[in-house]
Amino acid sequence: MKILNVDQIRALDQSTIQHEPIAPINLMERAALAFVDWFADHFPATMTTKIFCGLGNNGGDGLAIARLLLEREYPIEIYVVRYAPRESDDFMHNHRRLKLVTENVRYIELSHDIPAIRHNEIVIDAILGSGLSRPTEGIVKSTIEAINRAPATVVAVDIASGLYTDQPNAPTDVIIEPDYTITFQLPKLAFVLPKNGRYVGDWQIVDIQLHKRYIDLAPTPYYFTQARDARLLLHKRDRFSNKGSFGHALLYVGSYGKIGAAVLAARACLRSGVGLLTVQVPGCGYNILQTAVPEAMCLPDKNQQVLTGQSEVESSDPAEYTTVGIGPGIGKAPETLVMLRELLRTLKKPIVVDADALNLLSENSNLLDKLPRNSILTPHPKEFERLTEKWDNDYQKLTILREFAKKYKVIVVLKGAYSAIATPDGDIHFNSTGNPGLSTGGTGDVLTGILTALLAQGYDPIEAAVLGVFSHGLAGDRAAEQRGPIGMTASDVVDSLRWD
Ligand SMILES: NC(=O)C1=CN([C@@H]2O[C@H](COP(=O)(O)OP(=O)(O)OC[C@H]3O[C@@H](n4cnc5c(N)ncnc54)[C@H](O)[C@@H]3O)[C@@H](O)[C@H]2O)[C@H](O)CC1
Ligand SMILES: [K+]
Repeated sequence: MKILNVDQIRALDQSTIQHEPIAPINLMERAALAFVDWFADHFPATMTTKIFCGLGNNGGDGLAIARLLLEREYPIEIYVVRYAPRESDDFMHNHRRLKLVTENVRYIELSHDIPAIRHNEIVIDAILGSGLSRPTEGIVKSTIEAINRAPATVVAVDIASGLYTDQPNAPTDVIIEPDYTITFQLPKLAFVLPKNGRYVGDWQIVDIQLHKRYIDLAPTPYYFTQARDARLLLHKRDRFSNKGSFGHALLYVGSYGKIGAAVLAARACLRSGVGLLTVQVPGCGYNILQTAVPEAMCLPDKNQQVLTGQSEVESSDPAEYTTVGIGPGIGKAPETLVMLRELLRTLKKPIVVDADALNLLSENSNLLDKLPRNSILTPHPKEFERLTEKWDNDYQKLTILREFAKKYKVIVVLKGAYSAIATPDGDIHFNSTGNPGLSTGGTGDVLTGILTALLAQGYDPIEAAVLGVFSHGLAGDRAAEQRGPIGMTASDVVDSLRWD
């Protein structure tokens, strides 16, 4: 699913009005109805609901929502924040319609007009929407502050008032802190950026049938991966396939004290459909790995503690494998750096690079140029910062991320809530699955195993990254359902992987 910018959202509105065709006021009615349907599913008509409306179209939505909720017999109190002399046409239209059914519209011009809000009430925020063009001030700001101070449940219409849709807010900006945001048709870029968490709350998209062809043709670098997008990427298995059809992966993982990382990556790789798996671990990991993961072949490194790439058993030529995953638990020993350097010198196929392999790259940045094209790097924000530079805000981080992926022609999975996957063409795919339970040791090793398995099976590397990250998050969501987000472990994530 695409994420469009504010100008495109406005044009989409117009395109819908022209092509459907539909009168603007009816489109607003459709949006209000979609909101009210969601609202009525979540809150009983016994709860006092205060609606705060601005003077633009977001406020117009609010007035229409108020009328529709009155029809459903919700006890509604309607407040219009009168911060400017002019209202939008559709606001005025809805104001007239509302006046036909109630006299009870109050106006907030000064602070003392702001009502007290109690804890068992609901607030609907329809003050400002995607038309925000400057920081909130005056009575708008005071109203937002009062709503944020109140103990009530807050639901934002389309986007929290004061939050920019696709540009950074200043730290001093006053913005609604909603429990829920119900947004129209498309996700907004602001919703997937970590610093905005408290200005978004739980967010959901409601469909208002905006012009589909406009959306299909609109150029954008930003995508949001939902279940139906991920499902389209999944390869079907041929009845006559054999283990040779799904590749032979090689994992370079583990060091003394971190063989668990090797076990987790190997198990995840096997649970993600790889045909054959060989795992190279330091000598000390041989018995552990053979016992914990009998399905994998094991190449013990001649070094007992760290990986050097030299094996006790036979010399392994990484080029003979379909793909390679490297990093989980490997440490940063000089011998391991030599191994990584040699690997990058000889390998031309896309590989998966994680954890300490990334830290070795940041300490030896001349190696970045040597990464095979379309390799997948999986840093968390700290690792990515070490590879690049510090950023001032999430938008700048996205720019740095895109530039990095383009410059080195690699795919970067920046891990976190809504993991951002940057491609060499400059696109970013935000992931929709996952939960805070994934913030526990070993889940990154699991992701490396998954991605390595997908590359081994011949997935296009961008598709492997998008699908792998989605499935990893989904497994995390299943593990959280079973164990709860606090009790779940990386092993639970492996056990929760499913590919159907
Ligand atoms: N595109 C859609 O899918 C649909 C959107 N709808 C709703 O319309 C709003 C956007 O409406 P718009 O009138 O463009 O903007 P706002 O209501 O957000 O703002 C009104 C107006 O206020 C001025 N303004 C900007 N910043 C400030 C500020 N800080 N303080 C005071 N005033 C400010 C500026 O002039 C704005 O134009 C969208 O969010 C949806 O809720 C449709 O109803 C359905 C289709
Ligand atoms: K709003």
